Amino acid sequence: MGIELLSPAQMAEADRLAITRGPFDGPALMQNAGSAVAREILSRYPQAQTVHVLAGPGNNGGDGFVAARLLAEAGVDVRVHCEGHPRPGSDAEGALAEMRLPLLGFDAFAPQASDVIVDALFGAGLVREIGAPHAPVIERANASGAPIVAVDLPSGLSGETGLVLGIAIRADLTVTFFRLKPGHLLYPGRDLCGETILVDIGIPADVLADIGSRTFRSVPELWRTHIPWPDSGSHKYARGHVGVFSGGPSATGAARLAAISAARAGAGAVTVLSPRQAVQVNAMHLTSVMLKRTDTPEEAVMFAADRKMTSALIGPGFGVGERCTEFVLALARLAAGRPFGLVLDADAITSFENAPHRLFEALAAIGSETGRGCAVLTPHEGEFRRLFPDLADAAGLSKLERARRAAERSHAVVVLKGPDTVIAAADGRAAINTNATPFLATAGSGDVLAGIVAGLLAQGMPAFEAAAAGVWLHAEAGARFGPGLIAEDLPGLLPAVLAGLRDSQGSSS
Ligand SMILES: NC(=O)C1=CN([C@@H]2O[C@H](COP(=O)(O)OP(=O)(O)OC[C@H]3O[C@@H](n4cnc5c(N)ncnc54)[C@H](O)[C@@H]3O)[C@@H](O)[C@H]2O)[C@@H](O)CC1
Ligand SMILES: Nc1ncnc2c1ncn2[C@@H]1O[C@H](COP(=O)(O)OP(=O)(O)O)[C@@H](O)[C@H]1O
Ligand SMILES: [K+]
Repeated sequence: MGIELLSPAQMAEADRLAITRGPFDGPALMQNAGSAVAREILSRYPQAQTVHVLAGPGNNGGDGFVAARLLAEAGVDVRVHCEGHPRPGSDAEGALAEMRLPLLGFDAFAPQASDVIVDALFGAGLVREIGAPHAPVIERANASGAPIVAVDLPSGLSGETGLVLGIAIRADLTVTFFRLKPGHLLYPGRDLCGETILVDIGIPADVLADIGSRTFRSVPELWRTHIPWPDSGSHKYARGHVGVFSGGPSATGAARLAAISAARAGAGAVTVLSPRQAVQVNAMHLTSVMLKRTDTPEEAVMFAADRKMTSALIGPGFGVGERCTEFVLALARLAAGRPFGLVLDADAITSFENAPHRLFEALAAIGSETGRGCAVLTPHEGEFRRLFPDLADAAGLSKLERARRAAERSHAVVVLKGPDTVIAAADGRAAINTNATPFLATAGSGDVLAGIVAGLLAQGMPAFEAAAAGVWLHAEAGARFGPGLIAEDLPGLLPAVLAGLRDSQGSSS
């Protein structure tokens, strides 16, 4: 299954290019799409009394007409509900002409819980809020208790944003074609789709080269080849040295959680840089992770240079304020002159709430040329709002687009966290992560994630790939553990997840 995600407009372009190039013309693609829907219904709901097909005015409705015809040919009792006629000359009109079943109005739509509903009202062509006569039909479908199979997208869901335009079908199964759209993966869209299956309807993959999508599902295929594995020539500093900044005596746990996570992610050496008052408490809890008293940004920069530090994480438990901004700006200057990965999380983000441009200017100076450093920001929604209030409040802007614009503005890779974490780079690439579990919503979980990313950056992994891989590894570890997960469990789960990745090197997902 391809990893590129296409916006509805890009999907329309894929259809157009496919039709131009062949081997399938529009009606043949529609036949393939509708027959995939009929096939799924026959195999999943063999007992269904009646299948109700809700058909809209565009080609999504056309897929519905094809499915209706094939189901009727297979002996199913099919009722097609439609208002208005498809556009003259459209593929949908051709599909309707071939169907030869009576057309019922929406008023006659009265499904029983034992029936099946095919939602072919709107797909990629949805452009505005759903109103009459479709909204009441959607309401009735959702309330019926009957399983709903959505064609391409649950009607009312924006394939671009994952947001609902007025009201949307809540599907049990969504059958979509060629490539997923962001709306299948971003919430609430992902919930509305139910199970999503992707079907090959004969659109050749080479149309992708013309479309040039820069949005991906974050699966190992996207970043696996960049994962750093040690070889016989490796020594501990060749595997990277991570510095993790600790907070004061009552806020040291976050740094230690991150530090051990960086080590588990493969960094050869990890040091906790601690203010004087917290050295004792850190010392009592560290073993393989080293400890260095660090009270000023100058000391931090000197230590980083002396001890060949290749990445740093600051923010978790550090404390909000001017002291934090000074450390961050000093580290950004360091990263501007050498290969050095800087991860900013939690308090390092919040500290710039009143002057985000100071941060963005410092990160811009890092640049993105080879041999120079890079920066990764890992905000949750609340932290994101502090740096990018206008993007956070922009109505109708998808999580994908918010992260992408934030990356461009901040000159950093932005990891916008949540159940559908988006990883975006300043060059326009973006990926949506899909393997998370709600059990990750536990204190300290974000510290672990930031530590993993710092650990991968320290080993020279490029920032976008390191961030995407870090998010996936973190989620995979959480999903394997499940109920009862606390943040302390996560670092210890990484070895098995990493081993699985290494063993599956060369396979496709
Ligand atoms: N040949 C092709 O282009 C193929 C298209 N396919 C299907 O075609 C679909 C896309 O077809 P279309 O581009 O015709 O789009 P849709 O069928 O999703 O809807 C477009 C129609 O709905 C109207 N509309 C949009 N939003 C509305 C709203 N809120 N209220 C009322 N009317 C609204 C538009 O004016 C237009 O008439 C895909 O989702 C897929 O199901 C597949 O059959 C594969 C091949
Ligand atoms: N409902 C959820 N489903 C999946 N992952 C989640 C969910 N809620 C939070 N997470 C993940 O858990 C982590 C929490 O990070 P964060 O909010 O910084 O917490 P903390 O500061 O307590 O460590 C992030 O990686 C986030 O993506
Ligand atoms: K639909």
